[in-house]
Amino acid sequence: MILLLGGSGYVGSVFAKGLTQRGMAYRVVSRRQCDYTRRDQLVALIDDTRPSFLINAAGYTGKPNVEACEQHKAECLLGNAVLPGIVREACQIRGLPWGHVSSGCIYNGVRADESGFCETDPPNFCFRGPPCSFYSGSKALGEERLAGAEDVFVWRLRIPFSHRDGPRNYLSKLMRYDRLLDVTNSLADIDEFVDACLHCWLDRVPFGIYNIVNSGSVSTRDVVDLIRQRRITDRRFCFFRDEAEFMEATTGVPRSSCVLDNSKLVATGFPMREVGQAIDAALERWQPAA
Ligand SMILES: NC(=O)C1=CN([C@@H]2O[C@H](COP(=O)(O)OP(=O)(O)OC[C@H]3O[C@@H](n4cnc5c(N)ncnc54)[C@H](OP(=O)(O)O)[C@@H]3O)[C@@H](O)[C@H]2O)C=CC1
Ligand SMILES: Cc1cn([C@H]2C[C@H](O)[C@@H](COP(=O)(O)OP(=O)(O)O[C@H]3O[C@@H](C)C(=O)[C@@H](O)[C@H]3O)O2)c(=O)[nH]c1=O
Repeated sequence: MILLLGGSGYVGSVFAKGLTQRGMAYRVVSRRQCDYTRRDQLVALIDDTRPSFLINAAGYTGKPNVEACEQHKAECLLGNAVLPGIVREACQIRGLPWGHVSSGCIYNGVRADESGFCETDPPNFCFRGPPCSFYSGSKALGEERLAGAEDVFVWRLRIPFSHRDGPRNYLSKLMRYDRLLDVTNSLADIDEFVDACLHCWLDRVPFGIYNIVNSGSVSTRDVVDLIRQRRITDRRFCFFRDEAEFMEATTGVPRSSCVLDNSKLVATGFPMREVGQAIDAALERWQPAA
C-alpha cells in the first residue's frame, strides 16, 4: 500500500489516477484526517497502515499562481520547506522509502555552456541565489532538508501541462492570460511526469534527485504556434515587450524560466517525449473545460 500525501491536490490527483490505473493500493492522506505536518501523527499513521512507499505531493503553490506565496509566507514555508524535513524524519524512523515532488523552478536560465541544469547543479533561483520568488526560495529550502537522505526520490516537476483544460494547466493559462511573457522553458506533461515517478519506484531506480521534464525546451511563442496550428482557440495572443514590462504589469514577482537536463532519468530506461511533440499530442486530444 502507498500513502499519498496531498492526494486531493492538482499533482496528487494525477498520482491517484496513475495508481488506480495500475491497480495499486493507495491511501490519500489529507491534513484534515491526519495532520501529517506533525511528525508524531505521521509516524502513527505509518504504524497503522504499514505502507511500502510514501508519495509526498503536498505543498503550497499559491493560487492562481505563485504570486500568492508572497502574501502567505508562513503556509508556504510550512508546506515547502518544513514539511519535507518532517516526512524525511518520519520515514527514516520507520525505514520507509518515499518520493517527494519538488520543482525545477529553483533554477533560472541555462548553464554557462548553454545546456540544461543537471541534478548536481546548485540552485540559482533561491534565497541563497537571489532574486527569486518566495515560492522558489521555499522549494530550494525543502530540497536542502533532504540533502543526504537515503531511500528518497526527489522528483523535480516543472510547469505542468496536459490535454485536460483547467486553471492549473500551462496550456490553458497561456490561452487565458491577457498578455504573455516570451521565455524558454522545460515543461512536463503531468501524466508522463507521474508515469516517470512511478517507474522510479516500481523499477527500483537508484534513489536521488531526478529532473522529470519532457526532453528539450520550448519558447512561449513555440507553444502558441502549436495552439494556433491545432485551432484550439481563435484568440489573438499579445506578448509583453520584455521581462521588465511583465514585472511592471503583474505584481512584480520574478518567475523562473529555465531549461533542465533530463538525461539522468532517461538513462534509467524511461524515454520522455520531446517537449514539442508532447504538447502537440496534448493539443490533438484537447478536452475543453465544461
Ligand atoms: N502545480 C505546479 O505547477 C507544480 C507543483 N509542484 C509541487 O507539487 C506539489 C503539489 O502541488 P499542487 O498539487 O499544484 O498543489 P495543490 O495546492 O493543488 O495541492 C497541494 C496539497 O498539499 C496539501 N498541503 C500540505 N501542506 C500544505 C500547506 N502548507 N499549504 C497548502 N497545502 C498544503 C493540501 O492537501 P490536504 O490539505 O488535503 O492535505 C493541498 O491540497 C507542491 O509541492 C508543489 O511545489 C512542483 C512543480 C509544479
Ligand atoms: C501571470 C502571467 C504569467 N505568464 C507566464 C510566466 C511564466 O512563464 C508562465 C507561468 O506563470 P504562472 O504565473 O502561470 O505560473 P507559476 O505560478 O509561476 O507556475 C509555476 O507553478 C509552480 C507551482 C511551479 O512549481 C512551477 O513549475 C510553475 O508551474 O506564464 C504570462 O505569460 N502572463 C501572465 O500574465
